[in-house]
Amino acid sequence: MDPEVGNGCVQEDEELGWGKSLPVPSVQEIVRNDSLCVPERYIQERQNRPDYHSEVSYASSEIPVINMSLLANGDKDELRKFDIACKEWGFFQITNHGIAETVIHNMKDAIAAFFQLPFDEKKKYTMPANDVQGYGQGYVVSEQQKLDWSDVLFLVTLPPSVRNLKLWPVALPGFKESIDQYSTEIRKVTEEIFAKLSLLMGMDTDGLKMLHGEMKQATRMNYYPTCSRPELVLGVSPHSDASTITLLLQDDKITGLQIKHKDSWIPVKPIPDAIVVNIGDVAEVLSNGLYKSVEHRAVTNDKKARMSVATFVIPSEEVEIGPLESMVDDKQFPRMYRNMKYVDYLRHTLERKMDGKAHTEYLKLPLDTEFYPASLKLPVMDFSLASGDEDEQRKLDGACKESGFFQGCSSTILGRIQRVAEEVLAKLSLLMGMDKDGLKMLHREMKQAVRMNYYPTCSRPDLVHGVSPHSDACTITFLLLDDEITALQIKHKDK
Ligand SMILES: O=C(O)CCC(=O)C(=O)O
Ligand SMILES: [Fe+2]
Repeated sequence: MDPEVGNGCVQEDEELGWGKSLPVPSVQEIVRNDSLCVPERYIQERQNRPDYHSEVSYASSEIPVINMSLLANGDKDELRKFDIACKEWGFFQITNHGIAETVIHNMKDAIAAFFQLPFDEKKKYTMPANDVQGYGQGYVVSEQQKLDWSDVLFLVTLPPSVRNLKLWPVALPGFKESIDQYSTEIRKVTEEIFAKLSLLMGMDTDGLKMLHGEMKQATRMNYYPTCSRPELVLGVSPHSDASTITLLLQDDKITGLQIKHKDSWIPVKPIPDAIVVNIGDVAEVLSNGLYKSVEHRAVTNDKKARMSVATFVIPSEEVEIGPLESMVDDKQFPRMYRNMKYVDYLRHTLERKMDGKAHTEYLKLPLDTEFYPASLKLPVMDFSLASGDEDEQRKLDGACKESGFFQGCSSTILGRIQRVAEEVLAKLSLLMGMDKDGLKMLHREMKQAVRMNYYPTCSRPDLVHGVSPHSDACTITFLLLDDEITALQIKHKDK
């Protein structure tokens, strides 16, 4: 068994489940008691709120639609469309998937029936303190964290041997049968999608299936009550799914899902009885980043509650996930992710709140400067020429716009940071269309704070960060680095 790393020591732990989540109130009950109430804990920070009233802010493009029957029958055009959908979108809808309408409708009815049960009935299936399965909410790890405007029933559904039926509302007529039928059908569609993905990733058709060991399905049934202030809350916070792929059944009429595409939030307009499929973190890692597990979220509305059923297809817990040999090429596609046992990755995600793409970032290997020599190419500014050399001025302008980073030389730097800062701010002021002393005046009494960092050696540098990714909360930063050790990395064009 792989080591668990915690508190600086290596331990074995067989007893851990997938994780746990703090108990939170039922949003459905909050709304039932007072339909206008939106407690503070649900009000998102301003920058995270959905841009609810401004439809124009959403790009108008729509995610690709794949005809599964064409794809399964070997249609070359559909396979090309599928490849592009996985590479450029990470999200698509499938039609002609072969799942009977009744199976889909029964599944939707079963979820609706569960959430219509009286609260006291639903409470019987509450998530235990040490589990993420059951009725409640996942990914809640602190009392301070903002909460999502939704209630969830999360169940591991396949294989049947791993079900925890104590948390299933089996007494609800048709509930178990509906899940049985739906998950069996979803498994068939998954195998079809896996076969095509396997080919595209340079494996035999059964490559992905074999690699998953005993493939599992976990199903998250989401209930989003109406919200009197939908512009302040999120139904589900931005996240990527810790699955290989996710198949989502959504309400036929209410648009709630949005995906991040080229820095815009794009709504996924429902197609009746179609299923939304997305690439999850495991497929991103296996494909060495060729297929992206795209960030998505759900918004709410003030008119009608929405339900959705997300089925996560995941490998067996013991499976080691990492880039496939066929997806790595030392020259063009260096290995981007480290290997990890799947259950360890799952636990890592479930110990944290949903947070955009933060979970897959954790699997990324430090960049190899041989492949990404960008750091060696940071522009070098000579501050002794700051008095007005035009080439230096152009270089500064380019450096600030292109990468936000540059290196400075000249002996004027040491011991004279304040003077150099004033020099740089003067040039920046001019570039920003102000007088030379514009930025200086704007700062009034300019302050400096110094942070001295000491990075001890680490026996597992592949598991830790010296400093986590961040930007600096200042106007500019001057950084004095070790002359011999390369360790600072900047994010430039997504690398
Ligand atoms: O409700 C939706 O449309 C999205 C749900 C989702 O992303 C999830 O459960 O992981
Ligand atoms: Fe999701």
